[in-house]
Amino acid sequence: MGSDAESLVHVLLVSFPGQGHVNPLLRLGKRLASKGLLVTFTTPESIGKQMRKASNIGDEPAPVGDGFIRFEFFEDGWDEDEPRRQDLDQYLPQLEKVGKVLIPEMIRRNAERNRPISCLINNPFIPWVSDVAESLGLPSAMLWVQSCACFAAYYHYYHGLVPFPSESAMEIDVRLPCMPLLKHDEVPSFLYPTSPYPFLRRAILGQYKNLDKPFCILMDTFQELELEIIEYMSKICPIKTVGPLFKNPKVPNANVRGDFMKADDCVGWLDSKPAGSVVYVSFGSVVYLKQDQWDEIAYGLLNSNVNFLWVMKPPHKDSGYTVLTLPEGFLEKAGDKGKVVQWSPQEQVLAHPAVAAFVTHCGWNSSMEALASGMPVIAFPQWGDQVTDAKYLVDVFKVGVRMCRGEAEDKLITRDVVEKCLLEATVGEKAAEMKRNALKWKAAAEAAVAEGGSSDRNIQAFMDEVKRRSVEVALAKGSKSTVVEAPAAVREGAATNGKVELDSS
Ligand SMILES: O=c1ccn([C@@H]2O[C@H](COP(=O)(O)OP(=O)(O)O)[C@@H](O)[C@H]2O)c(=O)[nH]1
Ligand SMILES: O=C(/C=C/c1ccccc1)O[C@@H]1O[C@H](CO)[C@@H](O)[C@H](O)[C@H]1O
Repeated sequence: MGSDAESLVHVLLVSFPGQGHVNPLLRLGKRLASKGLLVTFTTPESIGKQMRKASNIGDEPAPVGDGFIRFEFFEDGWDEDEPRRQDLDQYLPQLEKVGKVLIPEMIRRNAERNRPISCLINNPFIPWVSDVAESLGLPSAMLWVQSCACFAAYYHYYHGLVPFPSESAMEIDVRLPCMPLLKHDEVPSFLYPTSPYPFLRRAILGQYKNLDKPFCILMDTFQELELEIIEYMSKICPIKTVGPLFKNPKVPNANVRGDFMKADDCVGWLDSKPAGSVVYVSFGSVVYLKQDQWDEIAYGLLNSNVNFLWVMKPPHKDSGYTVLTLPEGFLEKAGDKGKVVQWSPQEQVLAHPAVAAFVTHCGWNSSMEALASGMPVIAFPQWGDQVTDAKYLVDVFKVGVRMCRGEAEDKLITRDVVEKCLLEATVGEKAAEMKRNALKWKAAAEAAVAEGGSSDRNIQAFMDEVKRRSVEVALAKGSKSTVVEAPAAVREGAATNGKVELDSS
């Protein structure tokens, strides 16, 4: 490694191996690198292998702005084809067991190679990373990869601060401070007493057991987007909002990506379509719909006569899902009006002028990418945070129409409803109003990450703190610090009180 990289403060990012977790943590890594840190990104080798195949991840540290990012993967101790990786109740304890041995080894190896690590950052589902940091006398931070509203909902549930739906009162609304009233099915659905995903409830709440350990909770949201709840929760937890992380004005085209699948080429096809004429349809990396629902969406797309780009990812071989098919003759009927791909370059798609609206499952990454790209949405949430994100996208941020309330409703959304929602979001006054609102959020997002914006100030303050702590760590370990520059004064947040003005519907 070049001596340039070795002279930089070094942070280790440890990610849960899910696409919706890797993307925001890697984006944080690029942001920190662009501002002058050496960043090592790690996740299990099973995913590392896919990332290397899909993206251009090399062995050498990649320069990003003023710093570097490099990858080092770790073995999770299971065979390549182990199906238990799909069962979080089995996989998370396994990751903890091996991670508690292999991450300290990785840290020691890096110290021996003259690049001592000064701070660990993890994302949810792997809270033991802060135990590892503590045991080695290192500071740790956590990147929360959902909205602050969801963070607050889980926090209040975990501490029993307000009543949530329970077996004896299934349909109660939930009133959380500084948040709109959430109907029973707008609460993150892992908290429903009947959730079929109790393992995901355990996984996400696991982070709250260790919440006192990280010195900072970074969030991929921005102050102007969730003003009141961020201010409220910041009085309770050391929160710093740093989003939208996918926008990095310093290095907009950093050529380091974390896709698990190579994106199909669809930009040329989009280029051939008129501005604002295409609906983009994607349900993220984990959600998988039933065949009858898929058919209704297919007919709704055809009947609406819109152009569409549809992501149809193959299911994981151990997920238990059967491969979805398209109705007979669908592609022929759609002709050049439709394109179906297995995985898309979503950031590019959402920024493309041909795209008018996004049918989304409302995962937080997709939600932030849509908002920050000025893209109206058609909300089709299924579970977890998605149902809460849908509520915010439609009722609070006012950039969307609702096509579905969530998997728990167990309702087939018919082709007529699909068609109606597609048209509502793409033609007429309501569509124009949502576009205006979306463009206001885009401008607010750009301002947040621009130099001196709320997220930029927070990331700078975080970097200064990491540098300050790295001196302490080096002194405590009795070795020479690698930090050469004194931490810049933490600029006090002249927080924009500016709420973004929205057209009301
Ligand atoms: O075809 C696709 C579908 C999704 N994504 C990316 O995958 C992530 C999905 O995260 P999200 O939180 O939206 O959903 P999850 O997959 O975690 O349910 C986002 O960053 C998307 O940009 C992508 O690049 N191409
Ligand atoms: O990434 C996941 C879940 C991964 C998983 C589930 C079950 C078995 C193995 C892996 O969830 C997504 O996380 C995003 C960030 O927290 C969230 O916004 C999306 O809604 C989830 O789908």
